[in-house]
This record gives sequence, structure tokens and C-alpha cells, in this order.
Amino acid sequence: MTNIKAVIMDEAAINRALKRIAHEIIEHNRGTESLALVGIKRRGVPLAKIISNNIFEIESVEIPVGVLDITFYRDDLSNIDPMPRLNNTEIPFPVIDKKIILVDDVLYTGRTVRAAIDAIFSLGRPAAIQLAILIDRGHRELPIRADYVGKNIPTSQNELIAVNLPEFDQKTSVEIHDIGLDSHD
Ligand SMILES: O=P(O)(O)OC[C@H]1O[C@H](OP(=O)(O)OP(=O)(O)O)[C@H](O)[C@@H]1O
Ligand SMILES: O=c1cc[nH]c(=O)[nH]1
Repeated sequence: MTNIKAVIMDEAAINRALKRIAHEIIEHNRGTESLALVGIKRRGVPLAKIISNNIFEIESVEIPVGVLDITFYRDDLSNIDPMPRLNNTEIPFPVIDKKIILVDDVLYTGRTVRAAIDAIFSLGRPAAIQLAILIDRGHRELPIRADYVGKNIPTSQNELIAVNLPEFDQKTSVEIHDIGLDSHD
């Protein structure tokens, strides 16, 4: 059971961050040439679509959105493989020579993003891969960093970041939860 400790971003704050990220992507890449977005399921997908819509509002250019489904592979009900694996890919464009912007809701250990980078390279050689994240909560276990960050939220290991989006959660917010690991200290 987790307890909500605080609401860190409301809908307006999330929308502002995603508009800023759209501007930063355009600025960093000096336009939209060769850009493509890839959302990591589940919550990275609606975020990638919002960023694509925001870029359209700014530049009147449609940036394609692909989907990667990466989950922690379980070999039984108790053991979780330390490396997340690719389940499914819906990338409706060639990745060769594209500047791919990976999009996810939370960056934590970096293992999901590592699997996503592997998945992209298995499809071809992109010109570049960049990373857009709504929340960077720290605790990286791999040398991975985001190029575009909605908000940095320093956390402890006994906290959890919950990104709520209407597609899955019937609300739009970012919450910090206590997962109660300290309850017996
Ligand atoms: O940096 P990492 O340690 O890999 O953690 C980050 C990942 O964890 C969450 O996914 P989750 O497996 O909870 O699935 P969800 O997107 O369906 O919430 C989140 O959406 C990221 O994809
Ligand atoms: O706090 C976390 C860590 C990984 N994934 C999440 O969605 N939240």
C-alpha cells in the first residue's frame, strides 16, 4: 500500500513542461528536420503524442510517433530480471538517419531507456537518439541522462513517483508516494 505524500505537478504544470520540452527539442535540433518521437509504453506514449502536437502548433510540421513496449521480464512470479526486455515495437517509419527522441514519464535506474536504445538500434542506425523525460527522480544505475527534463525531483528509494494521465488514471498529475519501506525502522 502506498500513501500520497504530495502532488508535485498539476495538469497546468505538466502542460507547461511539455510545451517547454517541445520548444527545447526544436531549438536543440535547429528545427524539425529528420525528427521522430518514440514513446515508451505505457505513459511515454501519450506524452510523446502531446509533444508531437506541441511541435505542430509551433512549426506546423507533423513529427511521427512510434511506440516501444518494454517491460521487466519475469521468469517466474518472484524473480524479476534486472534488465527490462522489449515486448513489442510499433515504429511506422525507418529509423535510419533519423534523430529519434525517446519519451518516457519517469527516469529512475535507466534500465528501461537502455533497453529502448537497444531496440532502436536493432531496427537500424539512427543519426542520434535523444531522451525526453517528464520526471527525473535520480538513482541511476547506468550512465544515462535525459536531454529534456520536465522536472527533476530528488527522491529516496522508499518513495515512488506516480505520473497520472487520463488514458490510464482518469486524472492528470504527478504525485510522490511513500512505499513504506521505513515502516519497521
Ligand atoms: O529507469 P527505470 O528504473 O527503468 O524506471 C523507469 C520506468 O519505470 C516505469 O515503467 P513501469 O514499468 O512502472 O511501467 P508503466 O509505464 O506502465 O508505469 C516508467 O514508466 C519508466 O518506463
Ligand atoms: O518512482 C518510479 C520509478 C520507476 N517508475 C515509476 O513510474 N516511478
